[in-house]
Amino acid sequence: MEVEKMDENEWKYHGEGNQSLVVSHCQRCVVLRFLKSPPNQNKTSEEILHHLQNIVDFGKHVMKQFFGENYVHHGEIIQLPLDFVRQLCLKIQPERPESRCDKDMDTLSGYAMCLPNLTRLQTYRFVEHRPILCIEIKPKCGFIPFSSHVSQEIKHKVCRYCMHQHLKVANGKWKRPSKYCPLDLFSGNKQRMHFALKSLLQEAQNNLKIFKNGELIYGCKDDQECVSDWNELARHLKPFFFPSNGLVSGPHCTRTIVKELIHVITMTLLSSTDACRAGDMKTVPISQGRSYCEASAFNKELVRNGKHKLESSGLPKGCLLYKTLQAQMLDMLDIEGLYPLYTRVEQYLEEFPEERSTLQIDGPYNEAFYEKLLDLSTEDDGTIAFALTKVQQYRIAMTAKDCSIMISLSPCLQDECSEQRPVVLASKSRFTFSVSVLDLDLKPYESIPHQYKLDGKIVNYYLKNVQAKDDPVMSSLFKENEDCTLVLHKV
Ligand SMILES: O=P(O)(O)O[C@@H]1[C@@H](OP(=O)(O)O)[C@H](OP(=O)(O)O)[C@H](O)[C@H](OP(=O)(O)O)[C@H]1OP(=O)(O)O
Ligand SMILES: Nc1ncnc2c1ncn2[C@@H]1O[C@H](COP(=O)(O)OP(=O)(O)OP(=O)(O)O)[C@@H](O)[C@H]1O
Repeated sequence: MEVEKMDENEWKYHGEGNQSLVVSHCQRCVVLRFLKSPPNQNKTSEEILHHLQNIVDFGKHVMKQFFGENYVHHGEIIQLPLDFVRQLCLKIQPERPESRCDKDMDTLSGYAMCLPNLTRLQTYRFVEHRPILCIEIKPKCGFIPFSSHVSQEIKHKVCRYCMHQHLKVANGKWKRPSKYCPLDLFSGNKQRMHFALKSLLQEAQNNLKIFKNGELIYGCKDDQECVSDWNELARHLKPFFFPSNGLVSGPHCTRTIVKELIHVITMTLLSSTDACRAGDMKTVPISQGRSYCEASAFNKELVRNGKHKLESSGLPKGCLLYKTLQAQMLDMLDIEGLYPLYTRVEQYLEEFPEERSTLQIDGPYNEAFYEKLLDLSTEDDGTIAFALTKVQQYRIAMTAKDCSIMISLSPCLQDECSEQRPVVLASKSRFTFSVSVLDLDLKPYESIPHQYKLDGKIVNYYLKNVQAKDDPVMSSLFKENEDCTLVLHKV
């Protein structure tokens, strides 16, 4: 990219999360990703550069090993003219959702990440100009903690996402709870995956977005403003799934198209399009812990129908969901088992602050950092080394619990298929596709106390307001202790 010739008019607002803001090029398949920070908490240019370097290194040397070369796009750092960045910031400001404006895009350093635009990226290494559909899913944590450190039985039965939904609705983050349960999506069972994806389509929250030719056509722009009209979605999708015949419009047509979409997403999620170095590294047998969540609407429906056995077909080992789950399962001790180890590291650092860099708490995220993550022992020998390994593995797990999966689909004809390109079939069309993972920024060491507190809040809210209502004994117990708001974790 010729940075001297950067023109803000060639770029447009694309999206943002809590940590970064993304703009896309109007013609080319690239995006720029800028860091964000709260107003008046600007970092120096050196700090921004260091942060971005860490993100790139972490993607390149660590996450590629876990997920595989083709799934991860680590991008590169680019230095931009400050004038361009300032103009760009002014230009995109009106497009930004209000709920994200508590943080400002970094306009002082001039540094950003340059990445392929995954919503427009054609199947790997092919540059083409044909319509493209892209589905972004933030699947969240796909397993129930199996750690013996868990102090509340409910955490062994109901997954964090389903419990957290109640707190989010109570806090006003979302208007309605979602029926999506990550354990259904990660089950590998097509029926359960279908239910999970349908639930995402019903209540997308920040877990689902659909783009057509790089433009958001479905999902939440803002926490308040959600596009969730299935008829409108079907209108967009019809040329992709029924290219030649005129399926009559109406509710039946809409349902058929949504079903086709769900089928295609399921097949791409179960496909294996890459191998990776950590491929054989079994963090934890997937069979450990419960494979379903008691709060899942799918599970409840089965129980209502007198069926008590929930199928979990298991995920194919090479697929991105499997790899994501394996990385998530590096959280072997649960935050309750991890927190005392974090405290041990903290105490050590208080005594020996100069050791912080040797311990690679803030990077560099290189080969040596990756190698240290491979020790999966859970036997605590009381050392700093053990505590640190578990803390770093937990950070990786948290990152994998918050990443997003991008599936891009471009229609192809039967005679266009080649062995290099994976293909997924729908009833009346076929697509070449690629699957990628994004937002793989390592969660900061400093966020661990927050995680610990949040875990307590989520569980406590659920016990007090949801489970207690289903259980009269619990309900009266809470009524007697209305001010009891803390879940005590054993340390
Ligand atoms: O803690 P969670 O599970 O609510 O996840 C946070 C996300 O909320 P979600 O539940 O997905 O709506 C949250 O997403 P939103 O900003 O709410 O869209 C962030 O991804 C946050 O990451 P970070 O701390 O800013 O790096 C996420 O925080 P981390 O816990 O991953 O640090
Ligand atoms: N390479 C990319 N190609 C296309 N779109 C992208 C790309 N990277 C990010 N995006 C879009 O920008 C949005 C925000 O990016 P990202 O998830 O990295 O932000 P974040 O602030 O790190 O998120 P979080 O809130 O989870 O911390 C994504 O949800 C996605 O829609």
